[in-house]
Amino acid sequence: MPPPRGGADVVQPPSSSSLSPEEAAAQWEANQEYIAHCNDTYGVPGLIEFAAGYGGLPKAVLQHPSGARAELYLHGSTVTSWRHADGREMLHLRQGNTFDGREPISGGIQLCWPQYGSGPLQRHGFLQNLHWSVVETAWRQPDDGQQGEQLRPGPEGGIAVERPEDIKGLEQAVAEGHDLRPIISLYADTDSDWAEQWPFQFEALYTVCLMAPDPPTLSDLEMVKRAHESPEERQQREEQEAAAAAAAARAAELAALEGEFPPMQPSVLRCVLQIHNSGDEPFTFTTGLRSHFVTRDMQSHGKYVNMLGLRGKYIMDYSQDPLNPGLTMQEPDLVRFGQLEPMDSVYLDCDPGGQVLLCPGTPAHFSIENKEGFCDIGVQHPTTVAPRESRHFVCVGPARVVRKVTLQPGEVWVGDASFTAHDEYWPLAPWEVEDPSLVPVALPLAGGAACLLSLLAGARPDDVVPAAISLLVFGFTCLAICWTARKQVPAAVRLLRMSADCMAANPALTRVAVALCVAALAAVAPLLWFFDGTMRSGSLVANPSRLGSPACRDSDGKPVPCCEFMPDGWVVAYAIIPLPFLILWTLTAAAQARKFVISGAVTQWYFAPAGAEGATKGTTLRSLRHAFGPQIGTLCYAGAVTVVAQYVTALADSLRRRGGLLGCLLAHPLHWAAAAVQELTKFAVIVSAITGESLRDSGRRSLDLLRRNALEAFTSAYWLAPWTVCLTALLFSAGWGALAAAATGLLKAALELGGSHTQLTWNALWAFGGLSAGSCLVVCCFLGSVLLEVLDACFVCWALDRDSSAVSKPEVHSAFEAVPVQPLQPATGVAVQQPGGGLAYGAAPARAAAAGARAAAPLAASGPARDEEAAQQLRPLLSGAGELSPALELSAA
Ligand SMILES: O=P(O)(O)OC[C@H]1O[C@@H](O)[C@H](O)[C@@H](O)[C@@H]1O
Repeated sequence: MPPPRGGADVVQPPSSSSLSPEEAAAQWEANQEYIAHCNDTYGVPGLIEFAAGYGGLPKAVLQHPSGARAELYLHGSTVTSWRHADGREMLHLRQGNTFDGREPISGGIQLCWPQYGSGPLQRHGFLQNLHWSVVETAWRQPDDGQQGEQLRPGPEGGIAVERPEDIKGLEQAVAEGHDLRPIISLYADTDSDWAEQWPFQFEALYTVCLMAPDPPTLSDLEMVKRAHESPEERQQREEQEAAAAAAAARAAELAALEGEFPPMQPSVLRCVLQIHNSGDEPFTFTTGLRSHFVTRDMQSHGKYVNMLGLRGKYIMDYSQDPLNPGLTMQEPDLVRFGQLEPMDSVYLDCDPGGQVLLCPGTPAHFSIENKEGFCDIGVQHPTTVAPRESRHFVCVGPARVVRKVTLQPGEVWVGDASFTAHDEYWPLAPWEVEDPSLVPVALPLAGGAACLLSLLAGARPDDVVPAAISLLVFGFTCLAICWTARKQVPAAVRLLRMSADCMAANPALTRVAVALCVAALAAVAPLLWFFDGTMRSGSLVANPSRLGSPACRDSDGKPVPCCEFMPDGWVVAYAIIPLPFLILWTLTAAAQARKFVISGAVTQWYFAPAGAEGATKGTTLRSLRHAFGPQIGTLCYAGAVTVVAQYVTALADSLRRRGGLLGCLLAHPLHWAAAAVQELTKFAVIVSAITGESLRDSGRRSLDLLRRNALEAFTSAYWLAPWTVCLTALLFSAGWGALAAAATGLLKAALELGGSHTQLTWNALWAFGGLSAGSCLVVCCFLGSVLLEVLDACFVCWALDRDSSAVSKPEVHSAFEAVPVQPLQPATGVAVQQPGGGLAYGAAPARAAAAGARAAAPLAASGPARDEEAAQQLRPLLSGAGELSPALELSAA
């Protein structure tokens, strides 16, 4: 294979084999420069652009005019994302990626070479570890039937790069509806780091193209007919074709006028891998494109997740012993994934022309086609990942495993395959949709309807009509809310699911939250008892409204009580004013302590290095020690601020009710100010759990953090999360209450049928149902509040990550992806080290403080910043990272 176009001039992307902060900072700079270079040299605005991905790594973003979009990281040449025009993500990016430019990126479409699966080399080979450089990009319109050829760079100079002369030309082409296909080619060759393990010389070229399906090719018979047609026949055929095309266009126009749109085009990803033996010795390899497809949750919809097109194929089964596979044959039509059992197989002889279909459990499907070079299909359902994750993806991809390839010096091997994502063919029925926002709508409406139906069965209208009306009103209100926020509901649900995953990973959080709640109640119990006692100290005095007259009547002659209870003077001074404040303060300080403990534990989990064993062990206790040790003052202060804000809210409420117009005008700003103070205090407590700073400093820091990250977030899915929790809690408890009442009702009916007399009245049944619903609501609200506190802590961790352009937990980032926030400017500046030794790339000067806070995150794991031990730990972490920010100087001192 000749060197790809631009061969000697290829600018290599920076490699990141170094670890020191200085080198990492330089690495960051170099990545930014390389991205700028790629945009200048290879970018095609609107079709192919380059950007910094997770960890600052360069990635290419391919956009098809249909709206489909793919992302390809240069590190390992890994396609990490492929979205359909309707926004559906089709590739699964695995959790726990470090994006450090050294470890392979796990997930998406991974290149396996020179070894597929297990063997003498690292599993799936080392091509996924290499730094690839961009050598060519192109965009083109379809030329019937020859796309395969055109994708490959050939000896005549490779891919013809038809770069647009100017943007206008490109826009015009897009406006005319041509299929502009973004194409990119990446190049890598022998890497010295791997030479010892694999001592051969090679060049690799990987071309990825995002496109719509090829126009149908002519059948052989049609070709023969056309070759023999006379000029008149040709003219007649062309006229017929033109008329048919015009009729189709008219029909589409009419359909669009009537609001019907033709279905979206399927999206195609074409991947071509070429390997050139550039050395003097032959070598042998196996290869594959290990593709992770997103599926519906297999726990609940496993029976719909399966593959077609493999019947009668031999299977090499590696699941028992990766080095000694078993040989079986696929007999049924369907390969089923639903059992959630580990699967690691290669289906042999899936030659060009045959398509393998993957049904991910939705009405859509993928087809995978080997075109050249690849002749097997690798199928995996890895169980090396967390079970919660493995329910959401399967790996199916072209491979060449059993018939190994031996390449003589100078020879080139070409592996060509395509993936097609077909449309969702029909909308899912409401009960099939996984989006739980339908539950709050469907349940009350169904309940209301059931109540009305029970009228037909003879129920008394007085008993059921009020319940039916309340349920229907509730259901329609939920429907209105869900409809208004329908675009944001799935994003809010994703946030809550992520937060629930975090709670599951830190099981001690809930226990500690319960313990803190009980402790707070125990602490206020004596105060309440004392308050009750003091309120009894006083004496009966004559009712002042009698105005001293012996008759118990007021000035208008109306009867009034003759005497009333007057507390002693000291009670007013010492109990009525300060005691309620003290009780409220104790309760709010305990609530702040809970927030602090949760945030501290979540932060330690969040910033723990990927895959760290026992990362959550002891974190909650450590956080608890910080809360009731050095940070107790901060928490009391936060509690007092919150109580004052609550008093102000109460004042605003009473002004609104009784203060007339002026009161109303004053009430609103007061109300907003109090709410803002409470919100800021909440975030200040979270930040202080991370950095160990005082409330004032962390308040400043969180204000800064929120200013940069929160405004859009609060106006989008984020605000919906508490509502979703409240609604779910209400519904669940209502359902629970109804169930309890129904069960008791059934018991009563059964007893009465059996002739026994029971004391249970229908009123008692309702009361029992109400009590069950009430207690369930308390439990649900408590768990919901912990869930929301975990979400807030994740939000702060994510914002700190964003500020320092790092990705500590990709799963949290992907949940927040749906929350629109302003894109950050590319960060430049210091590099800071993470707790596990990983590096976060630096922040621009305006963001230095936040990057500092993030760097201080390890303190949550070792002790608050004011601990001398922790301060010692902080200094070396930042020593290579330039100046300490003033806040950190303070806390490190
Ligand atoms: O998941 P498998 O097939 O057992 O492979 C183990 C790992 O092997 C590594 O080489 C890959 O980079 C990972 O993505 C992969 O998860």
